[in-house]
Amino acid sequence: MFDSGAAVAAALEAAGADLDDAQRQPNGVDLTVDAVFEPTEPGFVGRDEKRVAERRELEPEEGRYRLDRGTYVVRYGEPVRIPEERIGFVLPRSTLLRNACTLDTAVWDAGYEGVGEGRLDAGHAIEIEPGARIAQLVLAEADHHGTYDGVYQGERL
Ligand SMILES: O=c1ccn([C@H]2C[C@H](O)[C@@H](COP(=O)(O)OP(=O)(O)OP(=O)(O)O)O2)c(=O)[nH]1
Repeated sequence: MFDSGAAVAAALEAAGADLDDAQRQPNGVDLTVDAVFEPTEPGFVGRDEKRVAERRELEPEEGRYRLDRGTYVVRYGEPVRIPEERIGFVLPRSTLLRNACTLDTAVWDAGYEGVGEGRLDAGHAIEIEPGARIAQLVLAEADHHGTYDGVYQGERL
């Protein structure tokens, strides 16, 4: 069972998100883009350790990120808190797909709180305004064992 958009909005507002009406969707809440990055070196995923690669933040040109075809990291504009007994999924806004672009996202764990990031895959050049809605967060009821307690807990709050 998935929560209503109003319930997702309440969870985000409890985490401090300042939502406008356009972000409130029937089944979830749209997330905006706050920053776009390009990794500048290899990252590391090991058996016990991991490291996020250094990256360069892209500057908007005349009010738009002008992205060539390629892969980028985006930081969302809203703080997110995943309530207990829930799991979060972030899906790309369909307009991205209709423009041959997408977001790749992972599981948002129960108990996670922070401003998250995702992978923006531009299959074709695209222009995106800072603050534009690019994704939608939905919350589903879920059993879980413990809550998120990893290194990203509380990130950028
Ligand atoms: O696309 C996503 C998916 C999740 N998250 C947030 C919420 C999630 O709870 C947290 C950690 O995600 P995950 O557990 O997939 O990351 P990990 O690389 O396995 O980190 P850890 O070892 O801390 O679990 O990052 C994002 O920012 N972006």
